[in-house]
This record gives sequence, C-alpha cells and structure tokens, in this order.
Amino acid sequence: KRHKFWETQPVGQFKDLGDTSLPEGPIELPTPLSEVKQEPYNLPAPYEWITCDIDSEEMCTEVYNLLMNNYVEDDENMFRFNYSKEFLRWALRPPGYFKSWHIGVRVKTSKKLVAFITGVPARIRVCDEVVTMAEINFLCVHKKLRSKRLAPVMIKEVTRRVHLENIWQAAYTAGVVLPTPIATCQYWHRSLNPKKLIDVGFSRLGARMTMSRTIKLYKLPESTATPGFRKMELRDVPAVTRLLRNYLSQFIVAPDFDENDVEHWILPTENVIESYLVESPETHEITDFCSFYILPSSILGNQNYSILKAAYSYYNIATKTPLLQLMNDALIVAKRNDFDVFNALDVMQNESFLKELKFGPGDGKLHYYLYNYRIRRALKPSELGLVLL
Ligand SMILES: CCCCCCCCCCCCCC(=O)CSCCNC(=O)CCNC(=O)[C@H](O)C(C)(C)COP(=O)(O)OP(=O)(O)OC[C@H]1O[C@@H](n2cnc3c(N)ncnc32)[C@H](O)[C@@H]1OP(=O)(O)O
Ligand SMILES: CCOC(=O)c1cnc2ccc(OC)cc2c1SCCC#N
Repeated sequence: KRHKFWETQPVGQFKDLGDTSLPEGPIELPTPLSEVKQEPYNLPAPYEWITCDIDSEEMCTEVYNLLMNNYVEDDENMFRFNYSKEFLRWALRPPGYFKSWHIGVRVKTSKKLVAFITGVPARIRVCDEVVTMAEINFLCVHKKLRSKRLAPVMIKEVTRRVHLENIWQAAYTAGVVLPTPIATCQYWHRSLNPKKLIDVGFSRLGARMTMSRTIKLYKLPESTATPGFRKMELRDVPAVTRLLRNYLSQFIVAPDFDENDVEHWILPTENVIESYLVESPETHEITDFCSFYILPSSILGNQNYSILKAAYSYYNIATKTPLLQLMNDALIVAKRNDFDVFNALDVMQNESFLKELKFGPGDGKLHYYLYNYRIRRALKPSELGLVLL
C-alpha cells in the first residue's frame, strides 16, 4: 500500500521493519527555530486557516458541530463520536496548552468551518526518556471534502506550529493502519443496558437466550462493594499523583504526570470525567483509584434512540483492593449514572479483568503512533500505560 504522504515523514517506515540496527529515539534532529517555516502552509484557494478559540462559545459550538457531523464512525456506520463541548474544553486546555495548536480550516466566503486538527503538550516517558510531545487529536475533514489530500496539509501545519514551540515529537492514535504502529490495541465492551445495545443492533441476543435472561446476565448491584470507595476531591491530588506515578513506572510508554497534570486530567469534571478512590477507613491511606471519561456517540439510523451514553476506562490502580473488585465498583457507578456501555482497551493490566467482568471484544482496533521517535520493537498492549482521548 503506497503511503505517498507518510513515506515523506519521520516515522517508522514499513520498509525498515525488522531492521534492529536503527537506533531507538528521535529519527530527525531538531532544526534551529529560525529555519522552521514561519508562514502557514498553502491551502487550496477557497480555504483559509483559522486558529480556533475554544473559550469562545460560538467557536466551540462550530467545532462541536463539525465533529458531531463529520468525526469518527465505526466500520458499520452505526455510531459517530459526539464529544461534548465541555469535553473538548477539557481535552484541549491542559496545563501549558497553546491556542495556536487548535487549528481550523474555513471557507473564505461563507466562513464555514470545514476541517480541524489539534495538539496539546504532554510529557511522555518512552523507556527511561521523558520526552515533551504534542498529543495530536480531532483530525477531521468535512465529509464533502474527503479524498482531496487535505489531511496531509493539516498534519504538516500542526507539525509546523508544534516545531515553532521547539517540540519535535508527537503521539497519536488511529483506527487506521499507518506507518508504523508502536502498539495495536483492542477495544472491549461491557454492556450496562443490553436491551438498548440489542435494539440499536450492536449486540445480538445470544443463542438460547431470552431478553430477560440477557438483562439478568448483565445485572449489577445497586451499591459498590469496597469500603472507603468515594469520589476523588482536590485534596486527594498529591496522594493520587504519587499512586499514579508509581503505577505508571512499570510501563514502557506512559505519561509523566505531575500534580498539575493530575489536577487537570484526573479530578472529576461533570459530564467529562469521573474518578473514584479507596481511602482506607482505618489508616485513611489512599490505596486504589479508578476513572473513566464520558464520550457519547450519535446512534446513526435508529428510530428509538439517538444517543449512546458510553464510559471509557481511563487510569485504574489497585494496590490493596483486587483490581477485579475495583473495576466492578466502576461498572456499578457507571450503571447507576445511566451509562449504556463501559468500554476499555486491553492496555495496562486491563486484560486481567475484561473477560471475568463480562466485557466482550470489539471488532475495532486502536493503533498507537509516535512521530519522529523510533522504538526498537512494537509493544504489547500490556506494556502501554497511555490512554488518549
Ligand atoms: C512534532 C509534531 C508532529 C505533529 C503531527 C504528528 C502526526 C499526526 C497525524 C494525525 C493524527 C490524527 C489523530 C486523530 O485525530 C485521531 S484518529 C481520527 C481521525 N479522524 C477521523 O477518522 C474522522 C473522519 N475522517 C476524516 O475526517 C478524514 O477521513 C481524515 C481527516 C481522517 C482523512 O482525510 P481524507 O479526506 O480521508 O484523506 P486525504 O485528505 O485525501 O489524505 C489522505 C492521507 O491521509 C492519511 N490519513 C488518513 N486518515 C488518517 C489519520 N486518522 N491519521 C493520520 N493520517 C491519516 C492517509 O493515510 C493518506 O496518507 P498516505 O497517502 O500517506 O497514506
Ligand atoms: C457499544 C460499543 O461501541 C461503542 O461504544 C462505540 C461507540 N461509538 C463509536 C464511534 C465511532 C467509532 O469508530 C471507531 C467506534 C465507536 C464505538 S466502538 C469503538 C470505541 C470503543 N470502545
């Protein structure tokens, strides 16, 4: 398969696969800032760049609508991600973010937003090296402008703006295979509302299974099982940061979170992210932690339902409570908050609970990528400690 654009980029190339003589680390060295292209890349005549001020209600609504109508769909076009405006504000304004990395393309005449791509800064550890990278996300070209080679221009422009901040690496995920994944992960799904999932056509009634038997199979208790299980609060940030840094040190690729990062990425935000912890009733020590982010999807072409309420497993740490019990408590909370499904990737130690908690494997894969950073061999999902949104 010819990758006319990606073959020009400093990423692992398929032709290099198996060549273990190539050194681990940056593929290209930084260029002096004076030599970084100062002006934006050229767009086709009718279009212009716009830096999207996500704080502006009007601009945020335009971005929300573009993504709601044109962002990622599953292979059977059953669902399309429907990131909320408050989720976008959370995802795009972490500590140290750059407004210039929130990049839109609009039609000069109508001012209509027709494409989008974003970056946010993140410190990512790869093996023993902490590298400041851009996490690239929300690449979207309007359905009517597809297959016009707009994506490469969007990617080169965000790369240029990242370079201007003296950052030379990036991390991103995609459902498509590009040169060259550092890991390939699988989605797993735990039904919370099996009747709705069957009605929309995602799940099917098992053989010799009635609907009431299926509902019973996925039933969860009303209340959580772990003593001391409670919502995370601001005062817990130092303890959760310690827990998280220690836990993530076991993975080959993982974020290098400090307290500032934890306060932004992990503290509960209504309608965006939920995080819970276990405070030992005896010692008041914080021993365990679980979190999930809230990402609804539009249900395409169903008469009875229009929105799927989905929870996505984020970071989970069990040092005293069995991970199985902690995650079952997460399912109980998600069900109590009326989620239809709890999704998880097979990253970190998730494989240890997926089958037992009645997750089923999805048919979608998620490929992880690094830009301008080579690693010796592809990672197993269990060697990955990074969840992108
Ligand atoms: C140092 C900093 C560096 C920062 C940058 C790092 C890199 C960041 C990279 C971005 C990370 C984003 C992460 C992220 O957002 C999460 S993955 C979600 C991507 N978005 C969607 O799937 C939304 C629906 N689809 C679309 O909007 C369009 O189909 C898109 C815009 C996807 C492609 O638009 P199109 O109209 O369908 O296609 P053309 O314009 O004609 O272009 C075709 C070329 O684009 C390559 N392509 C297709 N999908 C891609 C994808 N998901 N990543 C990278 N490349 C992708 C494709 O291989 C081909 O190149 P090739 O000929 O070489 O094969
Ligand atoms: C019911 C299980 O599937 C999903 O939750 C879901 C929802 N919306 C999507 C939108 C785009 C989409 O494009 C790949 C997939 C989904 C999926 S399955 C993969 C995500 C997970 N877990």
